[in-house]
Amino acid sequence: MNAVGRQRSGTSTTHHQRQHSDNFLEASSNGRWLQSAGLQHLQSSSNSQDFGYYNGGGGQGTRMFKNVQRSYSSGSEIFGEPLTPGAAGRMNNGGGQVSSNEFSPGLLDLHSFDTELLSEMEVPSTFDALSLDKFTRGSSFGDPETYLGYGKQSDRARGLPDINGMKGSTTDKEKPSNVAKIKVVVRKRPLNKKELAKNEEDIIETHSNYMAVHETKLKVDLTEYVEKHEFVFDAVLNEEVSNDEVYRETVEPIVPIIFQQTKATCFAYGQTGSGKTYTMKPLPLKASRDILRLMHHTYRNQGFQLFVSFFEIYGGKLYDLLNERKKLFMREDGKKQVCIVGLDEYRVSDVETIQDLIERGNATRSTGTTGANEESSRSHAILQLAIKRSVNGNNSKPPKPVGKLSFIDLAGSERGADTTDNDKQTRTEGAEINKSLLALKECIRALDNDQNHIPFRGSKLTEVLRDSFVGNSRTVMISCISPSSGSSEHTLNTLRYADRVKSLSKGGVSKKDVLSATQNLRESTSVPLAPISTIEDYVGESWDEDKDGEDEDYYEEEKPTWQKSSKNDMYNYSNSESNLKKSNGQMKWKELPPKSDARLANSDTDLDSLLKEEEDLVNAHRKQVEETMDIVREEMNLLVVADQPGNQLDDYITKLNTILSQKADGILQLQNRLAQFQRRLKEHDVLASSGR
Ligand SMILES: Nc1ncnc2c1ncn2[C@@H]1O[C@H](COP(=O)(O)OP(=O)(O)OP(=O)(O)O)[C@@H](O)[C@H]1O
Repeated sequence: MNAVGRQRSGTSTTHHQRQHSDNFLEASSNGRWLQSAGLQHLQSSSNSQDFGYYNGGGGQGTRMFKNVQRSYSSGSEIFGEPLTPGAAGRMNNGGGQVSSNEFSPGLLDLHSFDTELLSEMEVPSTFDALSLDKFTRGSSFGDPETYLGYGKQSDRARGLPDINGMKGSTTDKEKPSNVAKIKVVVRKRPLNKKELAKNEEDIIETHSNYMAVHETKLKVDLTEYVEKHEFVFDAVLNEEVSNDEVYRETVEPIVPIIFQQTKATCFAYGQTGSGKTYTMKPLPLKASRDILRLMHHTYRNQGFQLFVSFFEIYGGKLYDLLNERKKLFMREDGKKQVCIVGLDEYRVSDVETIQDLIERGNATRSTGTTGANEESSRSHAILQLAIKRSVNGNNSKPPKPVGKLSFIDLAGSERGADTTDNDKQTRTEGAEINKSLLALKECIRALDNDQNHIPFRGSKLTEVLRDSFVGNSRTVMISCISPSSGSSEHTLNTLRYADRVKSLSKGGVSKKDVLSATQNLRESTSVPLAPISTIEDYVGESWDEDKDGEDEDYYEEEKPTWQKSSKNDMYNYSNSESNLKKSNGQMKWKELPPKSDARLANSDTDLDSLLKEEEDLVNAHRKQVEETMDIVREEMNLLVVADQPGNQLDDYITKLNTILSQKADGILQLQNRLAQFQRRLKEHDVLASSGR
């Protein structure tokens, strides 16, 4: 039995804690509760928002969501990325050619407190000496003990980074902390020509750091409805946001802190074609430019040096992208430091050289394999900018690592789903990718929660990045998504992954969001009540025996549905009188007894507590299902990995069955709770209708 079989390295999601789908509201007992309480107009109002979007944005059946997010750029750069001012384009996809004298806008503002910024001056000779110094083979990453002789750092970030302090003192123990430990950003690309030609719709709505995915689904009777999935992230960048702005939002804030013994990682996650490479490609160059600026100005004469390395992980193996895809090996040294044996690391001191290296690596990545793009989306490309420092100004000794910035262009996330492919290699690759993406998520979460144990052994990717997960580190995740209706499933998977990374974060917004959403719902209960619907709308079969013979005592009202109107492609709330008929055509109608204000108040309080209880129940249930799905998915993945001669599949299957039966027990318990809840609901309704 392979030990990995027991390792729960990840929890990819099938549901989302913060999704409040209109459909869910309708179909869930929450929604039925609103109806039972006569609050279905709340559903109506939430739907009317959709109505507006579809009406306003689309016309003639085309749904194009209007993004109200502030446009960072002139708005004319949807497909053409503007180059850095003054730069002639040399890089594809928006990476502008830069000279060492041109620095990204914004950094000066960021460090406006740095009063000692000097005007352009010559770089000290130690930095000039080598424009391309192939420095080492077998670089050892991140030996904390060698970091400028600093003491062990606390895991907690504290205080603002003291750039000025750093200038004059190498014993400054202040840690950079005004930059969040983890930042999750979503970037939406524009619809591409292919999607436009296929008349695919833009289903992504963005507004500030909020976004919604409007997923069209089919009911069993084949009518369409739209499910709205809402998310909140640290930043949501729409299709009008330029690469410059992406840099400013993501990497720029972490550049200064890598001079302070911090390792930072920026990675792009998303399905193939969602814009990961487009997003990641310009970032290292922009970051190098700012790093060099800091080295040459703020930290000049302090012996800092910049090194570049570029490699990829493909099928669990490492290849050097700056040395003709030479195979690399990962080793742990005596101090448990990860060392990539054979990796070329280049010392650089000007932006042009870095640009050449990046272009060379990118070219090697795509031409080094047979089906270029196809294969590039199956590999993780890692570009590292390492800051080192010469020991006491002595250039004959290897410089000591100070900080590092890693850029990871991850394999297409959908590749992890290739585990069902018939081809064994594809399945194994898919399993490997899946494993690494799950492991990455786990490491980031552990990192963000200041956990002592970081499960970096979960995959080659996280092992390689081990030193980026220990000590003082920062992570920026950029989730790239396609706006098209045809990609909704992958888009939702990407957003759920991002949300799971964020949701357990101490600084995460999700808990707050759930709270405020609940709050909104509660506040809404104070608006006037509308007619009450039948109890069986929300309690299901168990009520059948009780309602026998009581047909005359309640309203019959069809559950409101969001029906797509064939004519105008809008969503209508079907609550007309014609809908109040039972299936036998008989109209059920009864006036509501008058209700006193006091009763309304009581009812509201009861509703509040019952609603809360039900929310807890639904959340608990959802969590159970999520966990089950995670386990099944992970185990399936491991089954694929285990499908090797000599491995005992039976053990895995037994284990899987045990887990599933445990989960089934959990779900049974939830069902019992639900039955209890239904009984209480009935009591509540009886009291309410007797005019308590
Ligand atoms: N924000 C954007 N604005 C304009 N074009 C974009 C944007 N994002 C991506 N594109 C374009 O979409 C196409 C696919 O993007 P890209 O190659 O970056 O996807 P990817 O996620 O890296 O795919 P893979 O996983 O296969 O490597 C490219 O032609 C790219 O130029």
